[in-house]
Amino acid sequence: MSKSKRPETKLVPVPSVNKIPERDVDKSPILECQHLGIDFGGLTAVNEFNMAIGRTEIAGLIGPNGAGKTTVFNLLTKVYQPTRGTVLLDGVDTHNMSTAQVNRAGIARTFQNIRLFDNLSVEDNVKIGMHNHIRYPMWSGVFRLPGYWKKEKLAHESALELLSIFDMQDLANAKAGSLPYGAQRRLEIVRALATNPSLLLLDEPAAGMNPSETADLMENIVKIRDTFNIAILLIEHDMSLVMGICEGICVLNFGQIIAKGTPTEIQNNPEVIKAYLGDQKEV
Ligand SMILES: Nc1ncnc2c1ncn2[C@@H]1O[C@H](COP(=O)(O)OP(=O)(O)OP(=O)(O)O)[C@@H](O)[C@H]1O
Repeated sequence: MSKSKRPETKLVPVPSVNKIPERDVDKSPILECQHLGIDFGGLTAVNEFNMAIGRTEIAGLIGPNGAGKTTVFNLLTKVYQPTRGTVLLDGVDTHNMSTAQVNRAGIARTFQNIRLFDNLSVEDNVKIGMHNHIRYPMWSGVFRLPGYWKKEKLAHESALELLSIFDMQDLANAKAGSLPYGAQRRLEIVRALATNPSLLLLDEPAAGMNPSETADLMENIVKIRDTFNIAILLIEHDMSLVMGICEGICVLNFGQIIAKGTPTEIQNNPEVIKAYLGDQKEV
């Protein structure tokens, strides 16, 4: 999707219908960002980004277009190395880790633009996510030794189990590229989960979904958190989703955090309202 076609966030009342009941969230931080920042030439895209996410928290990162949200994801996943500041994952400094290393350390992500292997099966796309933790020696695969088949069976069973989160197990043999758009976005989440993360980053998971798909997605994000006991940080322009399932929300504007709080606090924060509304009179 091109930048110009990206959706814009509109503030909406905190929905009551789909609101997930409060639950005990493990607030001990799995992720801590301290004074994180990055400059691109003369442009400071993110600055003084300080945020902690509890290990079973669902958190939201919102802000107007160009605020720096995806850049934060790129910093967390080491697509970019920060110009300044620190990212601690479960207390470990990720400084100088590569994208692959930080993924093995426990951060997985999905992308704004779907990045699946279209010509591979749904199941194979999920298995690709497992390569970090299901391994066998090369010769075991070449000569199809018993160890290979054991690992293959395990990978097959795990893939189907993960796909069943979204009720997609019957699509295991379909080509990923043949799936409808919403199913492809769900498959991306399953593939990210297959890497066994402690922190899952979702970049606009509801983009392009219809309201009923979005409502299902909300339930499933909560189910994923509850089943795997992991933290989830999501960027989303659909405020019904953000306000419905996030326990904590961080608002970025021009690369700076302008507010942090619960959905209700964020909705009533004058700075947030100003950032979204600008000179407009109505939401
Ligand atoms: N590699 C890069 N080189 C130069 N500038 C960049 C780079 N990546 C991001 N930027 C700039 O950083 C700023 C933040 O961009 P970013 O994509 O993070 O915003 P965003 O909040 O994710 O926006 P959107 O909601 O539209 O996706 C923008 O001004 C963007 O042009």
